[in-house]
Amino acid sequence: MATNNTVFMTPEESGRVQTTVRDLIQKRRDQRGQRWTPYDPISLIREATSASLLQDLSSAAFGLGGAPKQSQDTIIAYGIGDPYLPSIAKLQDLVPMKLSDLCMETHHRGRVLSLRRVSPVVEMKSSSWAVFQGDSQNEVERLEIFLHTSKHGQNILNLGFEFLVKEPYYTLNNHGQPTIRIDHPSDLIFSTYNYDPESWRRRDRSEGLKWDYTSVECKELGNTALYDKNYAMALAHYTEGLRVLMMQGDDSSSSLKHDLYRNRSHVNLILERYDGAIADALESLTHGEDGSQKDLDAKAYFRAGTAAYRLSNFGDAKDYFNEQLKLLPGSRLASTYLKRIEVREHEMSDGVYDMDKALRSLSKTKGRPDAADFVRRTKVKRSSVSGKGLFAAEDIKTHDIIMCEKAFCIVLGNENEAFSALTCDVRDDAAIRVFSAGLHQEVVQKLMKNSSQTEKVLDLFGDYEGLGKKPCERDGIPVVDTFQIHDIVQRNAFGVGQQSEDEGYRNASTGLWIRASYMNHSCIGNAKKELVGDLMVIRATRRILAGEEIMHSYDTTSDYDARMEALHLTWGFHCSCRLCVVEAQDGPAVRKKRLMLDKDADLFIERTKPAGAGIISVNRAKRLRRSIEETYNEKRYKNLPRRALVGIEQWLQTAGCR
Ligand SMILES: C[S@@+](CC[C@H](N)C(=O)[O-])C[C@H]1O[C@@H](n2cnc3c(N)ncnc32)[C@H](O)[C@@H]1O
Repeated sequence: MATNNTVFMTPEESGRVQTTVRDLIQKRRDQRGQRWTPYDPISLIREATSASLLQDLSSAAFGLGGAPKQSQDTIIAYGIGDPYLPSIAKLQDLVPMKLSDLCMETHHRGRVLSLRRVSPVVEMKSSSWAVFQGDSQNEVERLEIFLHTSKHGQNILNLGFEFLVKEPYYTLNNHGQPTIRIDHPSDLIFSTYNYDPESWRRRDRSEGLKWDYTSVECKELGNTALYDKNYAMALAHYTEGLRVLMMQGDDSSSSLKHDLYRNRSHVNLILERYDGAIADALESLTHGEDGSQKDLDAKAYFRAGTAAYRLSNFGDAKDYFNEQLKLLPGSRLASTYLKRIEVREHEMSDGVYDMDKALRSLSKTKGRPDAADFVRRTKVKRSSVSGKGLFAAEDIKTHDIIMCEKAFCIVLGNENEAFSALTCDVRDDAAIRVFSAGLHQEVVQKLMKNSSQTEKVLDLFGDYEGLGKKPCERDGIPVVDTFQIHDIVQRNAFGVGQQSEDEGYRNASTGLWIRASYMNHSCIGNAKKELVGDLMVIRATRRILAGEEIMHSYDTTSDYDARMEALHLTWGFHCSCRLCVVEAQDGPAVRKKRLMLDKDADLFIERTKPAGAGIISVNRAKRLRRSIEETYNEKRYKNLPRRALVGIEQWLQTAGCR
């Protein structure tokens, strides 16, 4: 992933991170197959309790996942390697196992572990852990969730009471302690929601929480939770109400059932679970003829319309709002949305945007202006450069908009979600990269909430195949391979430049744009991108003919060697565009000389104002220009940019010289 932020590490610092990661991996391999050994439950629970109290107080540089919420001087670091697949088994097909059956560094395929939390949750920036009890009070173990710790805006471990771990992975945590580790959110299922924050204190399984409410009570409890803004709980209660109703034999005309679906649709909308919001809203329709039924159905259509709009499914949204209008003629909300949809349709078909309005709206929309994508001038197909690429579907004039696209997902530096980590990828010679772990978290969250969005993300390029290109669901839960998404984010996301003053490499703004991700790199591309909030606008830098591949520069550094290194580290390829071929032919001595002259020119430009510059300065600038020019071979550089000349030529022009 390209960010504009670089972490400067001494070779010793990067060596230390690499050694720590490699040692840990070796230690895990050495212990593979070792049997589970029991702990003293009291001391393990005590450790979790004190860690949960102290979690905000301590800090550690390069904590390798152990550092708590990030402080100014630390950056989270973690190793990447040995990816493994999420469980795609159905719960009913898995054979129960006990903690005492666990073996170190093993994925227990075909097995399921039933656990109950018996300690508070230790919440850290990149992971959370707690102590869990197996079949008896004396059998306890750590369970750690890595990176994807949140669900419905809460910590997953806090949300649940009793958990099922599908095909558990038993390994060493980053401190070398044994732990059951969860990387893929769908591997952990909570069988009972936690409505009592202190429930973990109950040590006896027989004291477990019982959910024996009637469906009417579930609806009331859901409404109370909704009123209290406890959306996770409201969702759980409405879902339970529907389950109870189903158990009793579904009466499809029951108004209770319609109410439960309608209310759950509302919660889904708040939780940005738009697929669920639409499905529930449609399930809730009574199709009744009396006034109150019509009002309720209008409400349901409004929810479905809003959810479809937020997914940018403007056609569906239009249909739902029109249905709402039929039931509730004169509804201002529906009319407002329908007007907005008209504007969106215009943007989609003609690429005509009110950019000033979008710019003005940025603070109100938190950098996410209301806009549609304009992509019809492009198509995605196989590229001779690499994999797939983006191509012009028609002739495009210089400076014209090629396409506009809203971010699939963006995290901005001033948002809590923005957090970068140092990753050390053992699959790739322990390469150290700055990675937007926050964006990775957000993309996984979005896919867990809306599986309709999965296929287009899985279609993007990534080094690790994971579960393949088709979305997968088990036991009603979307299965998202977090390693696969990591690699997709790594190879497709872009840094978007500093968005606020307090932004640095630890909280850099980054985003993922699906369509724009198909653009391959060229140092002498034909397109450039600009951003209006999260709306990416791609313009032609020269005339592009129909059928031509659209390419932009992932890295604009003029220093050939630095650019090659960055392209290789961040994007994993060696550029062989015409400019790179010619620069390679220059040889290291010429490139070094040019680089030094380029730096001299930068220094000169920084220190000397062009306006009113005296003859001595002008002559010095001309000499610099000549020296740089001499490093370019006239014939080979025909029609190619001479980047080292750009700055000094601009200076001379401003100074009034040619
Ligand atoms: C954002 S994707 C571009 C679309 C990609 N080709 C695909 O098939 O989806 C970035 C990846 O494309 C490949 N790529 C892009 N530009 C390239 C180039 N000029 N030469 C070789 N590979 C390139 C690299 O593997 C890179 O990590």
